Amino acid sequence: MTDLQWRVVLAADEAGVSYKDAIKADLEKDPRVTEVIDVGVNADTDKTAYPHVAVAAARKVAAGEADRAILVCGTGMGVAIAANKVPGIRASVAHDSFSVERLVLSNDGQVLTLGERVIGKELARRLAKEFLGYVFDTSSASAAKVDAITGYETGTEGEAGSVGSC
Ligand SMILES: O=C[C@H](O)[C@H](O)COP(=O)(O)O
Repeated sequence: MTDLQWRVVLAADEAGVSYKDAIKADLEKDPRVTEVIDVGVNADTDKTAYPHVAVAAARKVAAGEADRAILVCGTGMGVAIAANKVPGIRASVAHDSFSVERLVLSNDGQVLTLGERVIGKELARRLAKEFLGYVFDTSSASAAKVDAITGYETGTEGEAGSVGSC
C-alpha cells in the first residue's frame, strides 16, 4: 500500500534500545514513513525507566503529533502497560504476524510494543514493518467493540450501543 503515510514515534529503555535503533534505521528508509520521532533512550547506559519513555511516546500519539508508536523494552509488557495509562491509547505487545494484524484490525491499536529479550531482532524488524501495513476499518464489526473500550475509559460505556455487556 503506497498511499499510507505515517509519523512514527519510537521509544525504548536500556533493554530495548538496540532493537529500537534497528527499527529506526528501517523506518528512515521506508517510503511510508514521513517522520520518525525518537524520544529515547539513546544508549544502554541511559537507565531512564521504561514508563517515562513509554508515556512520552504515547502522549505524542494521543496529542496527534504522531500516528503510530513502536516501543521496546525487555519484554514489551512494561512499555505497553505504561502506554495504556495515556487516555486514548491502545497498546499491546505482539510477537507474531497474526497478533500484529489483529492489534490494528481488531483493536485499532496505535502502539506496538516489542520485547528485545523475547524475540529475535529480525522478527522484531519484520513485525514493525508489518504494523505499518494495516489500517483500522471504522466500518468493520470491530469498531463498536473498540468504541466500548473507549466508553469504559471515558465513563460513557452506557451510551456505547448494542455490543453487549458482561
Ligand atoms: O517490562 C519491563 C521491561 O522488560 C524492562 O525492560 C525491564 O524491567 P525490569 O528491569 O524491572 O525487569
